[in-house]
Amino acid sequence: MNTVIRSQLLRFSVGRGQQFRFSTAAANGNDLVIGTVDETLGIAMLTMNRPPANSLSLEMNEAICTSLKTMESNPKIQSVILSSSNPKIFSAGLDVSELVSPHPDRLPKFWNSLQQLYLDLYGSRLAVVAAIQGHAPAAGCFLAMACDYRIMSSGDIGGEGGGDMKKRFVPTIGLNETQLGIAAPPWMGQLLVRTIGFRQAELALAMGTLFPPDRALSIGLVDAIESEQHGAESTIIEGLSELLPSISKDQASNPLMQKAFKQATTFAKIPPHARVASKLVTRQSHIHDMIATRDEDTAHFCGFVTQEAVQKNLIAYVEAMKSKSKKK
Ligand SMILES: CC/C=C\C/C=C\CCC/C=C/CC(=O)SCCNC(=O)CCNC(=O)[C@H](O)C(C)(C)COP(=O)(O)OP(=O)(O)OC[C@H]1O[C@@H](n2cnc3c(N)ncnc32)[C@H](O)[C@@H]1OP(=O)(O)O
Repeated sequence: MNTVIRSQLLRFSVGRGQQFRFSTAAANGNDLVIGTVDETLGIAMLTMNRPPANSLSLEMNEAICTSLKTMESNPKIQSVILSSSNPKIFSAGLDVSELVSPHPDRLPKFWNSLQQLYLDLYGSRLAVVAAIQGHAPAAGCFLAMACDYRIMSSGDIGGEGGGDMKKRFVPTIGLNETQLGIAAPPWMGQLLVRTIGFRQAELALAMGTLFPPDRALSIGLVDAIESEQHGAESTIIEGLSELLPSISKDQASNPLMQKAFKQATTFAKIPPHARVASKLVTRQSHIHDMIATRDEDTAHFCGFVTQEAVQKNLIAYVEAMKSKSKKK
């Protein structure tokens, strides 16, 4: 028998056997993230589900943190796959509507929720595997970098247009803020430095480079790339289908999801205390630095974003984004 426990933020549905599912609901009742947990395997899946682009609003940041904390509080869980319900967008980064003409009370709360997301994800006791099926610009790239392992789609998914004129879908990843007339916050830029090294990061930040999968792999921004050509049904691996939320069931034969699942399984088998201790060796001092400079960082962000010139740039950027989307 299924039991459903409801609270203001979390909805848990206790399903068959050892598997638990939960959704975190937004104010409008939609599930911003969907979580599934398999205690036998020690693996969870956190699927971002904020159409159209999984952009990070205040509520979305909080929903990811709440889900992650819930998974962490289960001692049987050792690893989690971070994925998207949108096959072409992992996350489009910050919800730009949070930045344009912001409410003075909401803006610092929004930034605090992003800082908290960094602290919770980067410092999680769980090993987090990012399954990057689609684009991951700006804070979408940050999300991936805060994980422990990144697998990106090679982009040969279906295509658009049909026939010989088939257009390849090529996802990209990177901190492209300078292209938008803003700068990545220092802690986000430093995360890029730690991921791909000083010189590559210095160049990528200055140029606002968005890397296609093969380039992302060659500079170490992602750890693996994988085709998304769905395999035959016989290649379905046990356990993955049950872990996928109902909206993503068709992903069970997707090699990228399978690779993420295998990596999460590998992480889950490593002695947890040793794995967590070694994660702290490389990450703890950066987490402490962020905590120490958090208020200063918030003040800097709010001051920067509310500048007239920055607002002008952002308004023009959002208008261009909307008219591009209308033309489709
Ligand atoms: C010294 C300075 C110190 C400190 C400064 C401090 C702080 C400054 C802040 C710095 C931090 C910035 C981090 C960020 O993340 S900024 C946001 C950056 N993100 C983007 O620019 C991405 C924009 N989106 C895209 O490029 C494309 O949408 C994408 C490649 C992701 C997908 O392309 P596709 O063609 O598939 O879809 P679209 O038609 O473009 O979009 C579909 C719908 O989604 C909406 N959308 C897309 N991105 C966003 C977003 N980031 N926020 C809100 N909404 C978004 C888009 O408008 C379409 O919506 P509809 O029109 O269909 O409703």
